[in-house]
Amino acid sequence: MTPAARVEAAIELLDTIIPAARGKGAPADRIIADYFRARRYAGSKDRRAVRDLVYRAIRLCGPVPDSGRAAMLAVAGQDEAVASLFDGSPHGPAPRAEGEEAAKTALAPKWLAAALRASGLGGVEIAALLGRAPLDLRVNALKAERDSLTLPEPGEPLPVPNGLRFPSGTPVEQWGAYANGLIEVQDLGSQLIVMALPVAPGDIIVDLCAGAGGKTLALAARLGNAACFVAADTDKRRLGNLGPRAERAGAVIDHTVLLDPGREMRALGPWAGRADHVLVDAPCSGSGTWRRSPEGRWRLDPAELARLNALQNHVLKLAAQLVRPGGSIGFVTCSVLDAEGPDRVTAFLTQHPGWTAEPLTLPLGRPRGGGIRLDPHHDGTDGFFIACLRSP
Ligand SMILES: C[S@@+](CC[C@H](N)C(=O)[O-])C[C@H]1O[C@@H](n2cnc3c(N)ncnc32)[C@H](O)[C@@H]1O
Repeated sequence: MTPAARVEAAIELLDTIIPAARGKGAPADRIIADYFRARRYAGSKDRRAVRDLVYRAIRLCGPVPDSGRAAMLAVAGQDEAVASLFDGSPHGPAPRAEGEEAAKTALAPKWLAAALRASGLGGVEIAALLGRAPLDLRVNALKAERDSLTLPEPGEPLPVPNGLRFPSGTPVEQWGAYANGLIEVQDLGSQLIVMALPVAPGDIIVDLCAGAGGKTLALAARLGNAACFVAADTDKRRLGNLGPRAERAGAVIDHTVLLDPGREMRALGPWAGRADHVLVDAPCSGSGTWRRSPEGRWRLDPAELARLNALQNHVLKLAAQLVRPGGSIGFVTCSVLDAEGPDRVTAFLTQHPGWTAEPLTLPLGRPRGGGIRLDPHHDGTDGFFIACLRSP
């Protein structure tokens, strides 16, 4: 592909990514992967270059751009080399028309920038949400030890017992250690959270929003499989990935429970009032993971945030029905917005008399509204909120 053809390909991709984000459709990563699957002629350098252009445009445009071309013109506004490729050459973008506008650049849409500032984040912290994330691994303590494991590249030890950090793009998924379940890709923030949860061997632990089991597997590794694990989720596809992942990791998940949205307690009945700990890794905006999915800013609007807040209240209410007297809930979101952290804790405590928010100890993060918040600028992790709620 010529450099101009790469710009045109990025425009084409953005023209799919923009409506997908608006309509809560496929994530940018998947759209890019599908695009190149259908274009085998593009070599690895082309793919990398196009991908890089697409993500530069997404990071640059806070408000949803009108078109891929407007977004790429915004990149051209900051990069003369890209601007010079709008020259009408074959397979490249047409020259910029007189008065043709580039998309607006900003860290986030106005309403969202205001919500981030109201959540105590300044410009530097907000900018760091859109930085580049490194690649963090968790060495699976069920199968290996960080200090004696030999990997194709040495990683930087992280302030958790089994964490290692590598540069973004390190092909860890091609390593034998990955195929054999000795390592898992997991952000330092998630690893810190799993270490902080008040769980002990012998506990009944319900992971209520288990997804494909990222945190369930880390919990099983932390406790050496010596607990009863119940992994539940409403998403059949994600939950279906847990079995093979657990097998690869040597993790024992005692019960995998598919939930019917709105009727979750029908399947969770056997654990009502019995769980020592319920992890609620709640569905959220993912504002803490924009380093990986910066188009997440385009997916969110006030109505979507309100819908997520209602869902977070709902899963917390379910969790309260599962916990035994004196047991606890770990409430986690990968968001830095108060609406998806402190405000949910306040709402829960108001509606559940006798429950308390218990202090947590983490080596990183800062206290925020009854819990702790991690963010990329201060902690070098994805953005997270975690609180521990104790039953009377
Ligand atoms: C943040 S993700 C979980 C990620 C997972 N814990 C991990 O560590 O990889 C949130 C999950 O909540 C699930 N979810 C949404 N509504 C739910 C509900 N009503 N009950 C249980 N899980 C729900 C979603 O399907 C999604 O998998």
